[in-house]
Amino acid sequence: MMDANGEELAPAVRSILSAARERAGGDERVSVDARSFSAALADAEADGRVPVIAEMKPTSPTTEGRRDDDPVELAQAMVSGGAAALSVLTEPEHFGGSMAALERVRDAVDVPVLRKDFIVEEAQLDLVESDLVLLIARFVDDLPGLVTAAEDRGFQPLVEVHTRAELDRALAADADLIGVNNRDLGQLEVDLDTFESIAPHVPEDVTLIAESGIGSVADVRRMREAGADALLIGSAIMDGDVTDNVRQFTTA
Ligand SMILES: O=C(O)c1ccccc1NCC(=O)[C@H](O)[C@H](O)COP(=O)(O)O
Repeated sequence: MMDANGEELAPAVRSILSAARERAGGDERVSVDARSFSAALADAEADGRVPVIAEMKPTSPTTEGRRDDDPVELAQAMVSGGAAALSVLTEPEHFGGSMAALERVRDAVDVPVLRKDFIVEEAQLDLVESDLVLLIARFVDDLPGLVTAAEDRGFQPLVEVHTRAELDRALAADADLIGVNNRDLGQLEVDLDTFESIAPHVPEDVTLIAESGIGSVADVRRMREAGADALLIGSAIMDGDVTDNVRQFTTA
């Protein structure tokens, strides 16, 4: 199976994408009164916290084992550690996520919540409300159409890229929130050089997020020095005490 660029994918990602292409959409169009992500980043900066989007990822194709903590307890622990926003996996088969977990988390905290999933069709936006929604450039054919569809529903779309060509597609789609994923979904290899090589080409007025592979205070500083306005961190937060883990990154 190929992605939107006609490139080969790792077997786990092929399986994720084929499940995503089969997933039904929602019956009714959602309309979201979203919490402002830019305000959450400004609040974090004003408090001297590094803006971190803490990701609730029960499992993944590159994680050993699974964490089945109560999502609300996890969310509260992440916010206690200073997370500016949360990311909740809603993909069920490969990441152990659910729409119900996202709904419960969003009801329980005040910070913006990102829906982390593999959305390939407009109707899949209508499955659950969130403040931000991830759109992965590599998997979406009509990126401008899906960005507009998300914005029309009130979501703040975060467009994820991994290459310069995908960045150009995100900019052509007028994305103003862009995440550079250090994980190559073709091979599942992580390399923080990815962010460093793409960040200089991102216009100043775009909010830029470094995603994946951030596992230490040194990594946080490295991504911030390379221009990250915020960091999306999952595995390193889910491994051990969540509040302590988030705090070490937000105070880096
Ligand atoms: O995390 C995975 O194993 C994975 C495998 C296949 C496709 C996507 C995958 N992750 C999605 C993500 O973008 C990450 O969950 C997110 O950026 C956080 O990454 P990390 O801090 O490295 O857990």
